Amino acid sequence: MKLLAVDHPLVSHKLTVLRDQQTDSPTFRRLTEELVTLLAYEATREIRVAPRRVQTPVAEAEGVYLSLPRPLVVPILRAGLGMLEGMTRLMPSAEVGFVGMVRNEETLQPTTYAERLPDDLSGRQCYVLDPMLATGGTLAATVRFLVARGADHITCICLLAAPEGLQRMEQLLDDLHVPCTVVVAGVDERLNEKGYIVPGLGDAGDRLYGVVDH
Ligand SMILES: O=P(O)(O)OC[C@H]1O[C@H](OP(=O)(O)OP(=O)(O)O)[C@H](O)[C@@H]1O
Ligand SMILES: O=c1cc[nH]c(=O)[nH]1
Ligand SMILES: [Mg+2]
Repeated sequence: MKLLAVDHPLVSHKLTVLRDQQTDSPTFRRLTEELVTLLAYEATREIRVAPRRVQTPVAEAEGVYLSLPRPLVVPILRAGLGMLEGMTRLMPSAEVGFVGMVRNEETLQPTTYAERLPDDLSGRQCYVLDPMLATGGTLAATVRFLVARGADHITCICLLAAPEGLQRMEQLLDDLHVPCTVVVAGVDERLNEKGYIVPGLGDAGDRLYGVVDH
């Protein structure tokens, strides 16, 4: 697994506003989208393209188009949904599949409650969206899910990761024979005793969409 922490002053600025507990939900949503677009620029560096000639008003030009099959973007519900628009704005031709997962706040184990993905992902590049990589259980389970269906190139885009979660992802995905990159805006200090990222930004889903009873 490769880790890419995007080091850019605009990313750092937006992330700082996002962390601020005074930032309201509408602003949080907008900033999340903006951050994802910035991260997506780096995260799509290895997207597959094929040569294409076009006619400009002046002459023929050699260029490239995104290759087929189209890339698949997979937001992990709920919080990952807040990242979808920022991603598809940059890559409007991508298809979108959905995975719904929730972490049990006592055991910290994820369970899957929804899944809407193509059965066959052979030869597909997948971009998984989830703002928080805490213990890494949710993201690792999703990556395994996609690889089991044939995806052959996985990029995860997260806003924040904990060092413990990155290490666990490495262990859980050790036997994976598919390239997997995690792109983040920041790696924080640690997890607290409740499995929250410190300093983090709190519960991303709640800050995007409101508090639910856990
Ligand atoms: O790395 P982990 O320890 O598995 O935790 C991270 C997961 O927790 C959050 O989702 P949550 O379970 O709160 O669901 P939500 O998006 O519906 O709020 C977050 O969006 C990740 O999916
Ligand atoms: O810090 C954390 C950890 C898990 N999920 C979140 O939304 N935030
Ligand atoms: Mg949540």
